[in-house]
This record gives sequence, C-alpha cells and structure tokens, in this order.
Amino acid sequence: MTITETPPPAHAATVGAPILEARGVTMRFGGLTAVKDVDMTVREGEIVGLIGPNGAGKTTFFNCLTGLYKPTEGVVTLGGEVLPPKPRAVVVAGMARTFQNIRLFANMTALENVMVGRYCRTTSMALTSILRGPKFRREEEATRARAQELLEFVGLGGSAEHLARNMPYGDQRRLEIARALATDPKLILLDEPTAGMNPQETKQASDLIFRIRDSGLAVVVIEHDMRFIFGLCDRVLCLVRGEVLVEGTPGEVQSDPRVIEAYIGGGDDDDDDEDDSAPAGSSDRASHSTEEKL
Ligand SMILES: Nc1ncnc2c1ncn2[C@@H]1O[C@H](COP(=O)(O)OP(=O)(O)OP(=O)(O)O)[C@@H](O)[C@H]1O
Repeated sequence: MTITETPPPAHAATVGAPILEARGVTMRFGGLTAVKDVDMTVREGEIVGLIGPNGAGKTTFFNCLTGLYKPTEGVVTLGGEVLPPKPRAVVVAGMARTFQNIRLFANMTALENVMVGRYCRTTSMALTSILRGPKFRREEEATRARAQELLEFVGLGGSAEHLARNMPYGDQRRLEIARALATDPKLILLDEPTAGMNPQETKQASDLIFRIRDSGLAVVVIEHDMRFIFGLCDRVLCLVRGEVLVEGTPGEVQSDPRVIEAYIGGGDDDDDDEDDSAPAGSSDRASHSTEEKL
C-alpha cells in the first residue's frame, strides 16, 4: 500500500459557500440498499474525493446527484435550489459529469462532441436551426469557438477534427471532460477520470483538475487510485456498503485504520479480474479493480 506516501495537495486558495448539498440520500434497488443516508456538502473552489471499495455505492450516489436515478429518499440542492431528478434539468442547473465508461459520440469529431455539450446553453429554436438563419449562424460560430477553446484548455487543441473513436484512451477521457465543461457547470463530477491511464496521463489529469478548480468550479472525483486522490483533494469521503465511513482531510482519511481495513476487507464485489492486456482505447480499461494502486 502506498497511501501513506502521498504528496500534500495544492489546496484551493479560497473555499467559498456551499454549492452542492446532498442530505439523507438513500437509493434502494429492491432489497439492496446501495446508498444509505449519505450527506455531502461541496463548497465553491473545493475538490472533494469519493473513495470506497468496489460496490460501495459511489457511482450510484453520482447517479442520484445527477438525476439519472431518483433517490428513494433524500434531497439534493445546487446553489440552494432543489434539483429535480432529471439529467437535463441538472445540467441546465449547473452540474456536469463524466462517466466511468467513456460515453462519447464515437463517430463524431472531438470538436463536434464538445459542441454537443454546448447546445444546452444555446437558444436557437428548431425552426431557426432548420432555416439556418443569421441568429443560428452566429450561435453556431460562437459554439464552435467555445468548443475549440475548451479543447485547447484540456490539451486537445490539435485534435479538433479527429474522430472520437480513433483518439487514444487518455485523450478520450479529456474529451469527455471538455464536453462536460461546455455545459458551463458550476460543479463537475468525474467518475474514475484516471481509470486505465498510465502514470504520465494520470499526472496530466491531476494538473487538468487543478486548472478546472482554479477556473472557478467545484469538483467531485470518484477514484480508486489513492495516491491520485490524496494528492488532489481538499476533503475525502470514504463510502463503504453505501454509507459514509469516514470524512476528512486526505491526511485524516489515509491514516484512519477503518479505511485501510475497508480496502483490505474488500467491498461487496470481489471482482478482481482487471485485464491489463485490454487494448488502448478500450473502455474496458476503466476496470473496477485497481487495488494494486492502493
Ligand atoms: N441499477 C442497479 N440495479 C441493481 N443494483 C445496482 C444497480 N446499480 C448498482 N447496483 C448495486 O449497487 C451497489 C453499488 O454499486 P456502485 O456501482 O454504485 O458501486 P461503486 O462504489 O461505484 O463500485 P465500483 O468502484 O466498482 O464502480 C452494488 O452492489 C451494485 O451491484
């Protein structure tokens, strides 16, 4: 285990008011309680980590926050407003996310993928778009320019015309982040942003997340790579069997014997069949089991 050897994180200069508040979030699937009474507050300018063994409920919790699931119980607010459990409404309210298994439009270019993210902020109506009138053309031009700017921000400025499906795996992950940023979020949720990445790509991902935070966004990150998470986050929550086991600074969490025990004991899912031989560009590299990184 390397979790005691992480460098101190570059903390936010200022952590502001609460932006996201989840209270008593519970998600049951039949007899299984995947998330149980979870509270989480994320403040402006903060990077918060969500860790926990396989099957702990991290992605289910993200799905509850982003409207993919309607929580069985609990409430989620963004900027003080209660979020309806509808993904589009959540994006419009200012929360964007990426997925554990990359979900790009494979046959579209990188630029087009980012432009799609931007459309939730454009106002051209269907008829204007069909007629391609001046308002549509102006908006389309602005959307294209913003998309290019975001590609440059994530380090993909030279890949605008590349088809998403032909891009290297690490670039696809960065492209997903650019598409999420195109929605102009106040908060971004990243589900295993370094899964399947090599150490150099992981370092680049960490630098990118700091730059996202420095641009004024709050960030919540799910990760299995402890070195990455403890070097990145201001605060970390450890979920085990759907419940918050420990919450604290990286120093507090990484030295808590309950966290170490939770990982050594394993989660609900003993699936440790990570396939290191998975080809570059395969979403299968976003494997669940990354215990060797602990
Ligand atoms: N749609 C669903 N229907 C039924 N059970 C589900 C569903 N989604 C998740 N689960 C179960 O809920 C539990 C939590 O799963 P979840 O994927 O949220 O865990 P996780 O912490 O994200 O795991 P990992 O780190 O492996 O991605 C697991 O037991 C899982 O099998």
